[in-house]
Amino acid sequence: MTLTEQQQAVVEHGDGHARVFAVAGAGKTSTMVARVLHLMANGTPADRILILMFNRAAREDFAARLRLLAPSGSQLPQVRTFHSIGHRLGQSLMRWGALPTRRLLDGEWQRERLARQVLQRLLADEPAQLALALEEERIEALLQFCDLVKSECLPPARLHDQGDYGAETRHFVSAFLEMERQMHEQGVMTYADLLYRPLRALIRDDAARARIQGRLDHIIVDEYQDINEVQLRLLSMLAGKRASVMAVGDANQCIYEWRGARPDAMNARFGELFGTPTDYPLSWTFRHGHAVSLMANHVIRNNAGAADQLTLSAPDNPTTQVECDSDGTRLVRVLQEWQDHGRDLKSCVVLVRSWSLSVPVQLRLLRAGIPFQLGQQDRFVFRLPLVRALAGYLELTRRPELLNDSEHLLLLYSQPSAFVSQDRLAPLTAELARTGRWPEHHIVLEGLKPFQRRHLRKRWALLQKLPAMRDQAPADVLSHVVETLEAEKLLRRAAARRDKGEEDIRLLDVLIEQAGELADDPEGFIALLKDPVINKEQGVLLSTIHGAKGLEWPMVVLAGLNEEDFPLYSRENPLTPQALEEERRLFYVGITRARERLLLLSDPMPRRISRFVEEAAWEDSIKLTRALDSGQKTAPGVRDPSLVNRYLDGIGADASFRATAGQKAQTVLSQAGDWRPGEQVRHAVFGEGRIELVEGDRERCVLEVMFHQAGRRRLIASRAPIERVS
Ligand SMILES: Nc1ncnc2c1ncn2[C@@H]1O[C@H](COP(=O)(O)OP(=O)(O)OP(=O)(O)O)[C@@H](O)[C@H]1O
Repeated sequence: MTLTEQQQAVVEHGDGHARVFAVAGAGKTSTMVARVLHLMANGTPADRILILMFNRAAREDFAARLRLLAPSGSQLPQVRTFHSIGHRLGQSLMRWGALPTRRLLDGEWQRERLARQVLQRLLADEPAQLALALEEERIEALLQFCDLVKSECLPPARLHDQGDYGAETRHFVSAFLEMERQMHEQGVMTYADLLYRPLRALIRDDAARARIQGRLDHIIVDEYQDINEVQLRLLSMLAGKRASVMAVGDANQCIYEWRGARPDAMNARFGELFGTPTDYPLSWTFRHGHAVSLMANHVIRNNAGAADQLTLSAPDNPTTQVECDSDGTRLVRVLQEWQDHGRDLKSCVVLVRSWSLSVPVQLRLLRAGIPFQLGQQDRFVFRLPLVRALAGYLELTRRPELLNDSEHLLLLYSQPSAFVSQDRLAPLTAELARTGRWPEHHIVLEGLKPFQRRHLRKRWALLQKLPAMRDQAPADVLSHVVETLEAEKLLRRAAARRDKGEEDIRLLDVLIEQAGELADDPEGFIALLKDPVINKEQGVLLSTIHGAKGLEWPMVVLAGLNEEDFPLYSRENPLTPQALEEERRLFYVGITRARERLLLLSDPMPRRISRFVEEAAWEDSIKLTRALDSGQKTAPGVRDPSLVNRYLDGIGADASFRATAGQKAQTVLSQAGDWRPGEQVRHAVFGEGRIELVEGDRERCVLEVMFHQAGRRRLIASRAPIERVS
């Protein structure tokens, strides 16, 4: 493999700090390995070079490639993750007496137990608050908060004020402080301390700092855009005045703001820590065809903070076929076609913005018998307590005898949260199951606040009514449950972070929607919700976009591309400009995972398609790619000729092949009304076809068109680039 000029420039960088802006699929690893070999060949001793990778898998891959290419028998530099370097530093500092010795709590359950003990004490006088605080998800959120205090290097009260924390999390700050005190007394620490403690020791101890600085000449840091404040500060400590730092990353792929990463790390923050660097672009991607590069360039340009760098597809890349559809059945057909062509389902991934959006995908694949596996098994939505409880409510409409089953009642009382602990609920549900009557006096009820008693009683009345709803559609039953229990309010209140509450509410919506689709088979729907599906190793992978970081697949389906789902927001939780930019970076990461095929999937009207689909100018991107690939002499008209022409310049296209301004969207909009079945139309991408069906009113008109080449498609008339053929 010959390195490109851009890659070679990075390899040959001299001394001094540098930033390498590498687009997705730019061959970062190959370039960094070549850089290390170059440094060694030019006399830098291996032990004066440090390479910091984002996670263990990346570290192992890098080390293996270095071993393969380095002259045999040569000493190799350290390749580490931030945590492993922090661990080593901590050990040295403890040996030198600069840090008191502490033992690592390596089991998550140990931290959870500590958190529970602290909460029991802190909230002893507030039982309702304590019951909520002890819920599993709450504890998880508290532990995340504790980690974030350390990764952001912020005082806990400040972090709590700035963060998007729910109303019932006021105890987080005092819980953090108390847990710190306990850990100090017990001589233990957490993973976050592996970086945080050495950093604090080095800040306060000049002698220790002098001992670690000056040992390195070069530090190369991969995925720099996703490192957080504690990592940045530790890096600056390690570099001291001597080492040159090379930051390799892509600010457009910064998707871990919730873990403390900032897209600014590669921009102004770099200058603050290290001064003015030399900058290198790695703009050629070796992953996908022009259509995806053009879409990525179009969409990310809408971020005010985006770097002015274009992604360019290298000449030998596969052509990537892109399509956009709002018919969910397309997913099944595309996967079947893929297999019909002898391709493996394991080479496909379905990516979603958040797990609730995978519900319709999972149901659809289950019904079509297409095997799938989940990126993170524990987020298997059908195992979530909320989903199991909803299945339980439906089941009660068909099996009244469940009113005598205390376990079942406990499940229905625990979700959505009634803000009463399981320990307290259990005796109550046992009594209800035994007597079938609401007890006017019960020991459990006596310890509760009036609003809690009212709520529990209301829920009992609902449960008793459910068997009479047997003949109603599952979607209506679920809507009734949600309304009676004011489930949205409960979920919002129970969530430790506001976005988590919104995600649960989204999950409710999606399930009710799906129940509507399966209205003719209520038993089947309940069975689907209840039956845990086994992960199929040979199946298509379902993952969140976060889980797809750094990876690629021959076929990528991005599902759930609708406003409010992606970007994720709601009336109660509107988008901030900063959140919108992070959502857009997620979309950018999602589409740039594809090599050969990319399907963008949204829900049909009345849901609105995600703004990102429009921003990505997918029709223009496909049109232009077709024209390039078929060797056309003139380029088609496009919405943004200046961006497209910069791209054409970048890839060295023939100077006569330049785009001009195409039909404005308004022109298309003006034709939106009065479509009639039987009319012949021409679509900019799909070619000619005949309208078969016209649905909706003038503003929301959806057309079903049978195209001669592209087959049947559903189009939103006001958005589709179509014209009548006279
Ligand atoms: N100069 C080049 N010419 C041709 N192919 C290249 C070149 N540089 C890298 N590649 C190819 O690009 C692909 C990705 O490269 P590599 O594994 O080095 O990057 P990565 O770090 O995994 O990817 P990314 O840049 O997305 O993080 C590999 O298949 C590699 O062979």
